[in-house]
Amino acid sequence: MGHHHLVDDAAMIMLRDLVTGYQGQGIGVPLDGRFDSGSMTAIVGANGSGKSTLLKTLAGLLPPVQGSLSFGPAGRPRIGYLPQQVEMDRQFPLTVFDVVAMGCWPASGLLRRINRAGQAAIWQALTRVGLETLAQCAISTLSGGQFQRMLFARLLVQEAPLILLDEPFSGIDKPTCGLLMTVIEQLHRQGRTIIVVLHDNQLVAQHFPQTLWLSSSQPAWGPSSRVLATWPDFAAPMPPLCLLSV
Ligand SMILES: Nc1ncnc2c1ncn2[C@@H]1O[C@H](COP(=O)(O)OP(=O)(O)OP(=O)(O)O)[C@@H](O)[C@H]1O
Repeated sequence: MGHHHLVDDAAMIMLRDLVTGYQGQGIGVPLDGRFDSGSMTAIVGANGSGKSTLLKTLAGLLPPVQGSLSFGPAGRPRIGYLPQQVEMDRQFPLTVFDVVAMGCWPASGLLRRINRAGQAAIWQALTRVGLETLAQCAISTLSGGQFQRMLFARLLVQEAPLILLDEPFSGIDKPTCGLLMTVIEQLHRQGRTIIVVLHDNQLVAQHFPQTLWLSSSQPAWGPSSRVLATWPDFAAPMPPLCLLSV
């Protein structure tokens, strides 16, 4: 009993027989396993293997088609979720500061003024990602890399215990990719649980202790070194996406 209790306390998310999908139509085989509290996991797999769909299900945006996911004793935490860039509206009339300030909403409420500590957190996050001079710019004027840095600044302000990122580096130049990776590692050191959909196997091997490989036949989930080694194609060096997109 006591042992089981300890095990459950360490789990942030438990998946039991989970099948994700749309309109009752499942993708892939059922998933069983857990994301531990404070763990950092890469989700990899072929196009269409259901990586984004799993992330949306973890975020609570889609119901499971089969099975369940459950959260640890504290229940569903606040979640910082970044969808793929293509799914975001960049024409909305907001400034960079406004978007980063949205990270304060859980604390400040929509209509209340952001207090001094909130203001300081926003400026600190903008500086962390090198956007402090663009704070008053309209978001429609940002490059793809600047836009992504802004969203990472919002994640820093948000202080969510669970962070879900869907291909955060696709189409992003190499220096920005490096900067954003250091922000992810900072969030991990702060004890947050990090789950990132990625295509770049070198980034996974270098930075992610855990890997979940989605496949239509047999998913693999565990320490990255073990999961990557069981997939010969994946272990072979490939140019990282970050390098290709410079
Ligand atoms: N809104 C939707 N409605 C119905 N089916 C969808 C929807 N979005 C995705 N799908 C389907 O679900 C399957 C998995 O898609 P998903 O985007 O999760 O895969 P992925 O592993 O993230 O792929 P990629 O690497 O190309 O981003 C695909 O067959 C896709 O066509």
